[in-house]
Amino acid sequence: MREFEPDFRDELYELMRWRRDVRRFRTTPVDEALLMRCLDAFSHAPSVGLSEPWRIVRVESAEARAAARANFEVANAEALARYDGDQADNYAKLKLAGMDQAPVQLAIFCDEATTKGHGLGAASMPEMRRYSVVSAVTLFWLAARAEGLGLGWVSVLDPEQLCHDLDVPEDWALIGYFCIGYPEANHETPELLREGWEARAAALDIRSI
Ligand SMILES: Cc1cc2c(cc1C)N(C[C@H](O)[C@H](O)[C@H](O)COP(=O)(O)O)c1[nH]c(=O)[nH]c(=O)c1N2
Repeated sequence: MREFEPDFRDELYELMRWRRDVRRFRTTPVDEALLMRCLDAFSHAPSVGLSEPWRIVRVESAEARAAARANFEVANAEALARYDGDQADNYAKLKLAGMDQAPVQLAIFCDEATTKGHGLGAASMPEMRRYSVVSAVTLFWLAARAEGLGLGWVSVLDPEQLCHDLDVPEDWALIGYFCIGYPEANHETPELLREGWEARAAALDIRSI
């Protein structure tokens, strides 16, 4: 087992602090080899039963991007309608997706019907397949950040509509829509915290029994 140097560990923790959800991107293109290097994180990610249920769709055509963008607009308007008063005003001011600028956009799905892994670990908890995709996304997120890229996770969407518009198999469940590119700015604090929407928990909720 390889031992990592203290400097590397410090940088790893720093990377985790710098990993932010990015909603404002520069339009600078992302080098294809660099993107592939980041996506290789999926090849090393954990998955229930080694099922590797992630399915990645590169959303590149103007038509597909327009459909995703329109989907977000509708879902965002519906989300706004659920808030009242000051909270509605605050919500309306938030930027919750960078779909206009992000040079790379990915829709990532979980294949709920995969037979890979032979069901190990997912018989009583099939949601583990989705958790596997989420854990892989997190590795990809860190790899992208280490390469200077930002990632924005968009879930203000109607998943059924997006699955239909992107024409994916019916057993694929949407995990998220991801905007990727060089951030306009780097921050050590979440944008929602800076905008006064929500604060970080004061302490971790860890219980002993
Ligand atoms: C599963 C999931 C889904 C979403 C998010 C995250 C995750 C994990 N986040 C980003 C989220 O708001 C952000 O992570 C928190 O505000 C904390 O900020 P940092 O990621 O630390 O910058 C997010 N942000 C946003 O602007 N629009 C969105 O639709 C979503 N959806």
